[in-house]
Amino acid sequence: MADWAVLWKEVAGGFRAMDLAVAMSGLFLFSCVAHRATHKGPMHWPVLGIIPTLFLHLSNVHDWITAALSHAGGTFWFHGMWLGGAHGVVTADPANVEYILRTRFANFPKGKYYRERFVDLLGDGIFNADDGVWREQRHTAASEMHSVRFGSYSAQSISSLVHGKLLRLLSRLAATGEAVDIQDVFLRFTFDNICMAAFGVDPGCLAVDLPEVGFARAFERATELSLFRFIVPPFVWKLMRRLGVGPERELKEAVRVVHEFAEKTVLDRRAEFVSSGDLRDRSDLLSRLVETKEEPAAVAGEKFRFSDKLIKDFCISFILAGRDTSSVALAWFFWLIHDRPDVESRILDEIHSIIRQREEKQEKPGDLVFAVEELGRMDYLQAALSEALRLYPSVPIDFKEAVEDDVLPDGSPVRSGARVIYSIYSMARAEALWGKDCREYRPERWISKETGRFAGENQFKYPVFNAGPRLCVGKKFAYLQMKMVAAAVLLRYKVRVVEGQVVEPKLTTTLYMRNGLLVTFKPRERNLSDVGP
Ligand code: HEM
Repeated sequence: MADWAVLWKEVAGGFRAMDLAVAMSGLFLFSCVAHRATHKGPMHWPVLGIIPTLFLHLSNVHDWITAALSHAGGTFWFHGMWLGGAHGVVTADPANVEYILRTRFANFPKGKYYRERFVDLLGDGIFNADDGVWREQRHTAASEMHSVRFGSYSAQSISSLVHGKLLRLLSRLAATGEAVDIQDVFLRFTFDNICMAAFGVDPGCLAVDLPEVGFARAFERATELSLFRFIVPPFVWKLMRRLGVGPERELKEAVRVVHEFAEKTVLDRRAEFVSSGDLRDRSDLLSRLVETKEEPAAVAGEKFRFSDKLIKDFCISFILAGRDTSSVALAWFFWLIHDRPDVESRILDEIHSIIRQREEKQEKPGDLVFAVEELGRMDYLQAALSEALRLYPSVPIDFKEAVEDDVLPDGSPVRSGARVIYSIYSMARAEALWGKDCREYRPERWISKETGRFAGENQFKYPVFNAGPRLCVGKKFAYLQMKMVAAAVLLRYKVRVVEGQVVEPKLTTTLYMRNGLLVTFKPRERNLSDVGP
């Protein structure tokens, strides 16, 4: 009798396990079929949602999203794990992008999700703020950056870095024939440059011996480690933070180094202001903020105070915003033109014609530092850089968070709390937007047939610099930087890409080249006696 009972239990138990397996497989199949029938987007799994599919495509995530968007007709819906996982839409439709970034701007802030992950590093800085705190910083940043004073300071600081440091380094490399990672060189250049613009301090990353600079290293690590919070569930990184273990422990240390440097710089500047009474000799953003500590608020009737903490956060955000974006764009640009002699020679023709115009005007060629006005006339170079940014946007994907339920122009419903993601990388690869040759590098698409000059694009079809009220405030600065570097380097050197390396994007919020880009520099054959560094 007892044996029968045991046997029955085993059979029943086995049945339950089998039942469960069959039921799970059925549920899985049903869920897949149901998902396929109702959605054109990527495969979703029971319980885990899109996560396994996403992990399967992590190595080429941008191309996979592009294919999924194309298959889905421009927008797809997704959800993460059941019970509390993320949910939202991914789109490459310019009408949706305009709706999110301009028409219903107030309903699509950066939101809690983004803020929570970057708050340790960025605090309330412009890049991590919404509403009033963002508006005040935006107002100040836009008016300072568009001032004549900041314009001439930035031109002078870019040119001193290019001619005083970058070209010196390249001259050493050309002499030895040594290969260098050009992405690393540009990252050093833009880091020094943005620190000069924000703080009026040169951290010295772009020295001839390519030194390791503590603040720069800590900044890089802090950014990378903050991204860890975007890929693991919140309870994991929050627990690690609480226990002070793993990447969270390293993040805390990197953030400490960055904040100590920034705090000291703010305090020193304040002391300088108190002792000398003004900071008229300085043109960086920090000095302006220290001088105008109490500002009438952009919102009428209120007084807005930039506390020292907010000044520090503002400067750190600025470094984040301006550090990598133009450097990675330059690296992709040099990679794209290395096997396009037609593009390279058109750029050189343009540069030489501008130099000839100088000589015709009987001006001394000097050491060929291009003036801002001359760079402004380099339309084809502007087109070549804009086209590189179209195919390899420095910020390949961006996202917002819906405050209230909404419906996008293409009819996609969006629930409150949803992530609203737009893929700038995929938009460049949409035939409907850029034509059959959308995947080709073709700077000519930016040159107007009527005027022969550079013609910009609609912000929402080309949101490479974002669009609407949060359009990148550093866009003008970035073009100046990129044009000055590209013109100075191409005029003097043939940049050769070392063969046999794998060039592909890295999975971060900025489109770095995963392995960098090894190049060598060969001086051009024209007489360069008057083209010194
Ligand atoms: C090729 C170069 C650049 C590209 C492609 C670029 C792109 C962008 C994008 C896509 C955003 C929006 C990011 C978001 O809200 O999630 C942004 C914002 C911003 N950018 Fe740039 N950027 C570049 C260079 C710069 C530079 C050099 C600076 C500083 C001098 C700068 C300063 C800023 C600031 C302060 C914001 C925040 C604006 C706001 O939230 O109101 N950017 N940029």
